[in-house]
Amino acid sequence: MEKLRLEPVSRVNGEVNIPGSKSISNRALLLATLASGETTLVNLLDSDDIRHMLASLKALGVQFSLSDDKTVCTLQGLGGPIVADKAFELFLGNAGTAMRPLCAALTLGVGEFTLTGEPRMEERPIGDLVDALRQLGADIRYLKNDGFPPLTIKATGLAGGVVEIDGSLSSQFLTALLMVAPLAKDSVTIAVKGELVSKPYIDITLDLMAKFGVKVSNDKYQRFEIAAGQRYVSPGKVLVEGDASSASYFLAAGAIGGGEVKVTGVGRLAVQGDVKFADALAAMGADIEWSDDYIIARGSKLHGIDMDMNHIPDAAMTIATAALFATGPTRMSNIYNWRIKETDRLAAMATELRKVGAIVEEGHDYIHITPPAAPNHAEIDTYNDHRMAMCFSLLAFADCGVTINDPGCTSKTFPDYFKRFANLASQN
Ligand SMILES: O=C(O)C1=C[C@@H](OP(=O)(O)O)[C@@H](O)[C@H](O)C1
Ligand SMILES: C=C(OP(=O)(O)O)C(=O)O
Repeated sequence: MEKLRLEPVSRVNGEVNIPGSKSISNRALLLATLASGETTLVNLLDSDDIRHMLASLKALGVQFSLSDDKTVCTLQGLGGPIVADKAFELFLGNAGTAMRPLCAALTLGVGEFTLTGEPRMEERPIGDLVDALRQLGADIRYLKNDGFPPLTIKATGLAGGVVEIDGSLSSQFLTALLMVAPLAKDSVTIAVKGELVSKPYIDITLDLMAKFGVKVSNDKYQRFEIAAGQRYVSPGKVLVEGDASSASYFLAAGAIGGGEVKVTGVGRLAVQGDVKFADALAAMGADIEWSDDYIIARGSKLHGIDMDMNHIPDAAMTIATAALFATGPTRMSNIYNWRIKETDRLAAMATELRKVGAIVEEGHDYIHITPPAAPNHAEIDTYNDHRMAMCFSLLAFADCGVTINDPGCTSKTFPDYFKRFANLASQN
């Protein structure tokens, strides 16, 4: 296994242009496929999660071309659902934003589709989405464990009507259902059961649906109405915002590293909820400057916070390692679904924070972190979780530095993360 030793960095100053958003890239690719007309996606993310979506669309016969650097994609929409005359097996890695939306989208047309993934994907739930799709008439069969991929879809289209969906484990189930609802045979009313988690991701979904010409009425994220007869129409060009979760590591670097870091490509106008990470950092005492399309974080003395982080589940991991540089404890709550992502992130985070000397209390849906007087050097295991690798890189700002095991796992969303980090660290 590869190991990357990050030597201590005392100060950073610099600018990072953040690659495209994973969440927007995969949604836009799918909606462009279902839409009529040609769509050009600009600033598309080039990472494993997007490659899985693109490879599946290609296998299904969707025509697109990519620029040499794979950040511009011109895609010919099908003007409706995917219709296949033979059976397909699609491998989706560990990409939740490919597995959940494709599972829903493939029920709309005709064909037989088997969706598989990495071993961890077989432990990530999809049952609440499948239950909802079955209410609309979908024929979906689990191949191994009930409620989890792999699964086979025998598609004949979706009826409309009222459908209930549980939103308490993942917002991606509701996202997937919303995106297919306009192409059902009748109007669809979605009633959300349970407390909807990761709510800001629904705003990304609704924003992209609107860009592709579909109207959804949203009654307090509890009930959504999607009228029949709507069609996705390409807006021509979609500019993908920089990834707000990826921005969190560099903003934290600015706040901890004593200098000033500007991240461009994402700012006040972003549709991604993870920009609110900058507010959490500000609550810790960081000096944050907002512009429409950039954010600057300047070093300052940080203190611990007590915050419900359900609205920023991905960027919240960066708060957990930033907490090592704060005075006093940090308490992060309402993050149960960390347990069902790339790894059990609550358990992994607690284990690795303890290695560097933090006192950690891990609960069912919370983590309390008391930082050590000075962290000690550790080899950080990353559990095949890109965010574990990226958020622990911040330990480079401690006198001990840090070793990251399997740094290549950042390829899920940010293949050249450590190159960018090293570039920034050299600008002081
Ligand atoms: O819809 C999306 O693009 C995402 C939603 C979130 O998942 P959950 O809704 O499962 O929390 C987030 O963690 C994931 O990285 C991307
Ligand atoms: C949870 C994540 O990914 P996924 O889209 O696979 O759910 C993530 O990127 O942190």
